[in-house]
Amino acid sequence: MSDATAASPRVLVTGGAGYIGSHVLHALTDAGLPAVTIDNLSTGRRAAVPDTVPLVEGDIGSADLLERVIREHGVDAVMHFAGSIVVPESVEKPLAYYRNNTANSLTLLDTCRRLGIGNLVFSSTAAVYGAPTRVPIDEDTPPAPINPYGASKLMTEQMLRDAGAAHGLRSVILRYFNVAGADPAGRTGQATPTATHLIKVACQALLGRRPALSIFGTDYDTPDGTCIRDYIHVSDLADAHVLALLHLRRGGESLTLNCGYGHGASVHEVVRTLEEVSGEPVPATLAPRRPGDPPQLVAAADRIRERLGWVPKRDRLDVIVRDALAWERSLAP
Ligand SMILES: NC(=O)c1ccc[n+]([C@@H]2O[C@H](COP(=O)([O-])OP(=O)(O)OC[C@H]3O[C@@H](n4cnc5c(N)ncnc54)[C@H](O)[C@@H]3O)[C@@H](O)[C@H]2O)c1
Ligand SMILES: O=c1ccn([C@@H]2O[C@H](COP(=O)(O)OP(=O)(O)O[C@H]3O[C@H](CO)[C@H](O)[C@H](O)[C@H]3O)[C@@H](O)[C@H]2O)c(=O)[nH]1
Repeated sequence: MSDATAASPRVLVTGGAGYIGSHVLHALTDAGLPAVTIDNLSTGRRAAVPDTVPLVEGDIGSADLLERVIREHGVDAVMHFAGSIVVPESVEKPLAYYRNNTANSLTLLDTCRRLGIGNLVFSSTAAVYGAPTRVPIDEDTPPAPINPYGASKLMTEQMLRDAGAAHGLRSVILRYFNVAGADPAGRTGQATPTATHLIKVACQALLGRRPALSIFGTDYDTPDGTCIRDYIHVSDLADAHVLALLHLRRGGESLTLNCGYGHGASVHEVVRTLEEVSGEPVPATLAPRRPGDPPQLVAAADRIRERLGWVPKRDRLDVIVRDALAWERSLAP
């Protein structure tokens, strides 16, 4: 018997074995919403996928695979996480990023159009805003990406808007700010050992799994000289995805929404918070600025609360770093 005969439609989650996708699979499962995932395991891990969710190992660049999974599993909606995410790598290999993030998204959208799938939640990024001069950044700020990663995601946003107008494909585009932390129940977390994100790297340094954290730039025009970011707990972000899916299934209109808390923390504040939470020092060295880092990225975060009724539960830096550290400790060194 195929899953298509099951009572409730399934959501296809691309990239569900990755960091954010796996948290969303757990949130969907917790909410009793059936899902299936396609992942090529290029950076994802099989163990991150909940046991109850079928994992189809394969590449979303294959229209045949997408069509087979959508038909066999009775899919009515898609959440699209699969992609390449490392900004400096996107500068070195731009065409690989346009292929995996833009061309493969085109294949996915076209498959949705052909099969009449009308609901899509898309993982976009604050990187579409580039280096804005004013914070907080609202969704009407003209996008101006400064690297191929941001540009590759913005192109998918544009395809979604055009496909929405022409083919009735409704979408919720979620522009994530700085995603961090881990599932409070310890079921999944950021598991890529070479990840470059601040909180992950700081936890690794604290546990002796990296020699030290480099603090990139202490001469920015910010109160303590280090960059400011809007860190959002990955489980709050996962909840926003569930709400976005329910919005689309109710027939709600297409939306573009920032995902952040609306306030920022500096690199020094993050390090200090981790030291307070752990009671241990973070080995850190002061380093030059990392090219391409805007001094401040903070979301204007009202729209997502108004439009989806999202109420974050973990809007505290100490909770974010506590959960990130607990996850890091659980990983084999
Ligand atoms: N992590 C962040 O801070 C952040 C911020 C903004 C936006 N995003 C977006 O969120 C999404 C998920 O990011 P993440 O941090 O979970 O990254 P991740 O690398 O952990 O997850 C990506 C997943 O997609 C899979 N994948 C990649 N290309 C694929 C393909 N062609 N076919 C099938 N599977 C493929 C990988 O194996 C992995 O499991 C990405 O689209 C990313 O651009 C992430
Ligand atoms: O080892 C490190 C890593 C980071 N930082 C600093 O910490 C801040 C945050 O850096 P991250 O690498 O954690 O995150 P970014 O702000 O560079 O970018 C992330 O958030 C963006 C949106 O805000 C995009 O979504 C992007 O994909 C995602 O990687 C930056 O000031 C960075 O210079 C350090 O000092 N040392």
